[in-house]
Amino acid sequence: MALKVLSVTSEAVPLIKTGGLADVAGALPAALAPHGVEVTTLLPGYPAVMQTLKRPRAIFAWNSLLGTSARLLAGKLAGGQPLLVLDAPALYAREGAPYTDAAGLDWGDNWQRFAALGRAAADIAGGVMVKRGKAQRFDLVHAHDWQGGMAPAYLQFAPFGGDEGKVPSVITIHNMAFQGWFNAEVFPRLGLPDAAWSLDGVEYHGGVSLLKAGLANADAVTTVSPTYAREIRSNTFGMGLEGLIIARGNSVHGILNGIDSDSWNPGDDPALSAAYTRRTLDKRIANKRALEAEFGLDESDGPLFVAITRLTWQKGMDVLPEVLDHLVGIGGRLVLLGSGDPHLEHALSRGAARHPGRVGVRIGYDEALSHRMQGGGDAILIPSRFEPCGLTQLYGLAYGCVPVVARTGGLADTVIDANPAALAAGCATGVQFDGVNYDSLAAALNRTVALYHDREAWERIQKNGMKCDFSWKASGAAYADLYRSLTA
Ligand SMILES: Nc1ncnc2c1ncn2[C@@H]1O[C@H](COP(=O)(O)OP(=O)(O)O[C@H]2O[C@H](CO)[C@@H](O)[C@H](O)[C@H]2O)[C@@H](O)[C@H]1O
Repeated sequence: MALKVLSVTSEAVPLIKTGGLADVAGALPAALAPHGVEVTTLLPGYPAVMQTLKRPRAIFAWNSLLGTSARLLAGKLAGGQPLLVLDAPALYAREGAPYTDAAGLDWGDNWQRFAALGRAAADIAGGVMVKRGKAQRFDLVHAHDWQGGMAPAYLQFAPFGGDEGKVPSVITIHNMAFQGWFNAEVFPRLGLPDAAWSLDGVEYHGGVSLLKAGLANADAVTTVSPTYAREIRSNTFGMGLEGLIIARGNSVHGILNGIDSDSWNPGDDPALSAAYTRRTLDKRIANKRALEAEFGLDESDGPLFVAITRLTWQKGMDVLPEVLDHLVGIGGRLVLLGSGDPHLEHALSRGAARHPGRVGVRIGYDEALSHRMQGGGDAILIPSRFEPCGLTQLYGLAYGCVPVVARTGGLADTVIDANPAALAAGCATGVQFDGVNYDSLAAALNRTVALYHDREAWERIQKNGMKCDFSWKASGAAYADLYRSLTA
C-alpha cells in the first residue's frame, strides 16, 4: 500500500510561484511516486489557483475554520497527482501576491491565512473527510516553511479526533529568514490549548512564530542541503532559531533539492532557439546571440554573465551593482532578470543605463526568459549571503551555464570549484568564492574570465556540470526513507 502523505504548502508550480519553494513542492509528488509514496498537495485557494481548477468538486466544508467558512476542493496537479485546494474566500480571494498586497506590504491577517491552512491540514490528515463511512486519513503530513508550520503544532496540541488523530509530521525549512512572527494577541484565536503557549509550543519572543511552531512540533525537521543543515546551528544562519535546531539534534536532516529534468533539459526545451546537449555544445552559440539581441547587447565572443534572482540582500544583489564597472572593465557583459527590493531594482537599472550594449536588466518575472538565459549565458552569478539550497545553480549546471557562487549552503554542496586540484583532476564544475563583498566578487569574476578564455578548460567545466545528476532520484529516495522511519 502506498504511503499517503499530505504536503502542506503555500506555493507549487505550475499553479502559484514566488520562489524556489514552488519548484520543490511542485516536484515532490512525482519525485516520491517511484518510492511508493502518494503525495497529495494542499494549497490555499488564491485566485490564481482557483482559476486553474477545472470543474472543482467540493469534498468537505468547514462552518468555521478559525472563524471563517471554508471548503475543500479536489483537483489534480499537471502530472495527475491529487491536489486539495482550501477555498476560504475571506482569506485568499483577493488581488495581490500570496503574502503581500499591491503595495508590497504583508497582509495584516497572514497569521490567520496560514494558521487556517495548518488547521485544515491537521483536520484532513486526521480523517475529517469520510468516504463510504470510512475516515480518509493520511499517514504523514509534510509541511513547508512558516506558511505550513502550524500543521505540526495542531497535530501535536489539538489533533482532529483526539489522540486517535495524531499523525506524524515533517517540516522543511526552505528559508530560515522568514519566520512568520505575530503578536501575542493572535494566540487565543488559534484554537490551541494553553499548553501550546510554551517553549515547546508556538510561543517565540513573546509572540507566535509559525515557523517555530513547526520546528518544535514536527517529528523531523529537514532543510534543503546538508551544509545549510549545519549552518543553521549557528546564530548567523539560525537567525534566532539555532538553539531549537541544536536541541532537535538528530531529528534535523539536510536533503538536497532536485530539479525537474523534464522542464529543465537543454536537449528538449521549447524556450530555446537551439536545443543542445553536452555533445553538441557548439549549438549553444545561437542561444547566446538570441539573448544578446533580446537585451540589446553588442554581439561579442567575450563572456556573457547572467543573473536570475529575487532582488534581495540574501541574494547579494546589493553588491552586484557595485561590481558592474569592474565586470565590464574586464570584458564581461551581464544580463539580469529579477524583481524585489525597489532600491536594488533602481541600482541595477542605473547600472544598465551606464553600460549600454554591455549590461541589460529586465525587472520582472519571466519563466521562459529564465530558460533562455540559462541556455545562452556563459556563466550564472549567484553571490548569495545564505542559500538553503539554490536551484538556479542546478539549472546552470544542467545548461552548461557555469555557476559562479558564494561558498554557502547548497551552493557549497553542488558546485565543485575550479581550483588547481579540481582542474588537474578534471572535475571542476564552477567557481566558488568566500564572503559576499566587492573584493571577493571582483576576484571571482577575474578568475571566471581567465578560465573562460582557456577554451579547453571552460568546455570541460561546462561538460562536467552537464553530466551531474541533480534530478530528484536520490533526494526522492531520501524523503521516502525519512517518511518510512516516522511511520513504521
Ligand atoms: N525574475 C524571475 N523570473 C523567472 N524566474 C525567476 C525569477 N527570479 C527567480 N526565479 C526562479 O525562482 C526560483 C528561485 O529558486 P531559488 O532556489 O533561488 O529560491 P528562493 O530563494 O526563492 O527559495 C528558497 O527555497 C528554495 C527551495 O528549497 C531553495 O533552493 C533556496 O535556497 C531558498 O532560498 C528558480 O526557479 C528561479 O529560476
